[in-house]
Amino acid sequence: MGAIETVDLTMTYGTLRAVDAVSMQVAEGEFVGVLGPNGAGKTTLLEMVEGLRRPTSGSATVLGEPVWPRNAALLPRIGVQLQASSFFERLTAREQIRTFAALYSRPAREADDWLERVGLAEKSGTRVEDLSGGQAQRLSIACALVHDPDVVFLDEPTASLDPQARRNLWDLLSGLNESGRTVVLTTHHMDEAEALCDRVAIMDHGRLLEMDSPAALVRGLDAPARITVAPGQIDRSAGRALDGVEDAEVRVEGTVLVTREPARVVSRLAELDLLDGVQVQTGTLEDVFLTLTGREYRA
Ligand SMILES: Nc1ncnc2c1ncn2[C@@H]1O[C@H](COP(=O)(O)OP(=O)(O)OP(=O)(O)O)[C@@H](O)[C@H]1O
Repeated sequence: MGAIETVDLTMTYGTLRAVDAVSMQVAEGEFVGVLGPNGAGKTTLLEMVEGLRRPTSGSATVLGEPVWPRNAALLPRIGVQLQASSFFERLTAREQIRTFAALYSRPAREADDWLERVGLAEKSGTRVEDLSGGQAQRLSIACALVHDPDVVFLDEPTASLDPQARRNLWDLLSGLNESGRTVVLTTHHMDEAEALCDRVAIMDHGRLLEMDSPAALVRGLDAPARITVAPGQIDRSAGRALDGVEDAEVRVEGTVLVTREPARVVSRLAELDLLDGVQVQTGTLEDVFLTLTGREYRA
């Protein structure tokens, strides 16, 4: 049984197709990222899959159960990151998460462990409205996880986190996934999707354009690699004359050689004793987005 399946899932607002006939399958234990620019439809898609919004048409199942009409049997099995604005007012961080734990008959000790895991132990006595944006975000994630759900949905979980907290959350989510949980997150950040996800769903204007592993998406591009040789080592014409090089350009960071045969060019550079400081850059998910949409990706 799959963790998630959607068939032609659609949400329209007037003439706007916010989510346009999205069909996808997510296997149990997968880590999936939904990636796309502002307004692509990521949140709306997730909210329909979570059973929070009624689709205009199409259907979704989670763990084999239809999500709409709202399915109470699913609630203990899924974790949904709250918007910080939906906290219980005037509670401290500890009271907040203990309340969530109690709703699912989980002991207070587990709630306190979760505060520790998201780095909020020392803020446990602070009222939720006095937490910083990043702290509130981490608390909302802990509240989504405290009942140990099988499928976890997170909407831009790292949006207001500093780099260290972002890394910590990556580790936490990877750990959850390694222990068998299915994780679905939305993100604007290509690097985040590349680092964490088994597969990435690329959305734009409500449509699901592609869904595959980051490596397969990049491989499918047929984009050339860029090999940068340290400055002053080789000029443009000598670079262009190398076997396998399609183009060369001198930049501040060095001479950039464009090639579809990076292995051949690197071995030629080795023969010329020019390997010191060489950097090889293959395609990225940004190139995939550009190829799919004809537009540069702007997070
Ligand atoms: N309740 C609503 N009424 C009308 N339009 C809406 C509503 N909710 C969302 N939209 C529109 O649907 C589109 C998709 O919005 P959505 O929030 O799903 O995008 P997103 O990819 O999550 O964007 P972001 O990255 O900015 O969060 C947007 O054009 C948005 O303005």
